[in-house]
Amino acid sequence: MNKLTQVRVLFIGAGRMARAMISGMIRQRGAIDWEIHVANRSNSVRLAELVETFRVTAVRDWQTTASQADVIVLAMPPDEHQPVLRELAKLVRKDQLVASVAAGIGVSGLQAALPQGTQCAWMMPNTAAGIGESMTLCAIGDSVTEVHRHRLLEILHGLGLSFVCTEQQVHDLTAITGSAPAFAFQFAKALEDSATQFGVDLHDARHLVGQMMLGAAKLILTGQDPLALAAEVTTPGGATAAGLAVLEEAQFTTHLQAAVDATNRKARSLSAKSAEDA
Ligand SMILES: NC(=O)C1=CN([C@@H]2O[C@H](COP(=O)(O)OP(=O)(O)OC[C@H]3O[C@@H](n4cnc5c(N)ncnc54)[C@H](OP(=O)(O)O)[C@@H]3O)[C@@H](O)[C@H]2O)C=CC1
Ligand SMILES: O=C(O)[C@@H]1CCC=N1
Repeated sequence: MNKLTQVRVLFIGAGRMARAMISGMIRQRGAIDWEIHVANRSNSVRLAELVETFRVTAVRDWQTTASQADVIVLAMPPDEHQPVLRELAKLVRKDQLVASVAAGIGVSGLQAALPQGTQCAWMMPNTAAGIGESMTLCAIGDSVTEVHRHRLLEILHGLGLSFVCTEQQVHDLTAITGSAPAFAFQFAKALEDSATQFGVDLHDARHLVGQMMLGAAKLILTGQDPLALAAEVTTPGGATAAGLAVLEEAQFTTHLQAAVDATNRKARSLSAKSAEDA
């Protein structure tokens, strides 16, 4: 059996997204044996939980161990990036890859904050990364070598499916693939609540709604137009049309598009504010 390549990854930030990514990467049985180190700001309980669950190594002071990492993943909030990048700029080497998952940050933002020629990437996963089902966006910087491109793709593969695209596309699609799972979960919760009001127990209601959404998602992934799929459900003169009319009356589509715009605007403003403060 071929020996797996060992790659050391340092996560700075040990919150929800770091946890989901670590879970996805560890579940993966790819060409790389990830040696994962994790640091955060102060939450030692969180670090202990990650060590216990995933057998990763907790790092108290990331500055002292950054030089030993092959890949450094910035998984802290956008507005914490500038202070961390300032520190990292003094330490980072050209043979390391720095990847951020922060909304709004941009691969160009990373490149601007780090020494010229630093290998940088910007990933936008979602929480389904934890079960290997994320749809992750990724913009890859110009200086990234084949070695690190391969490592990046292996990380993305562990998280689920990925779309390697431009920085602008990551900005535009952040709401759609990064945040919209939260919209979908709200949708699910509303249906679940309706089911429980009819006396269905919560466990059954969750199962019914989840399977309905999975089936709908699989139909979308056949490549059919969602409106054509909706038309298949909507028997002429039947029941579904009455429900859709209520959604239309409430301007469901308009509100969803406004939610997408608000999300992307906020992502941009968080990282812009952070860069101004730098
Ligand atoms: N949650 C999601 O679905 C997604 C999140 N993202 C991005 O992931 C990033 C993290 O989000 P999320 O995991 O939800 O947030 P969390 O609040 O769950 O986690 C943030 C983590 O960052 C740490 N942290 C904060 N400041 C610093 C610092 N200066 N140095 C080191 N560590 C620090 C925190 O440590 P401590 O607890 O000790 O303060 C905590 O571990 C964000 O940039 C977000 O845009 C991207 C896609 C999806
Ligand atoms: O809420 C946030 O800011 C992050 C970005 C995408 C999903 N969660």
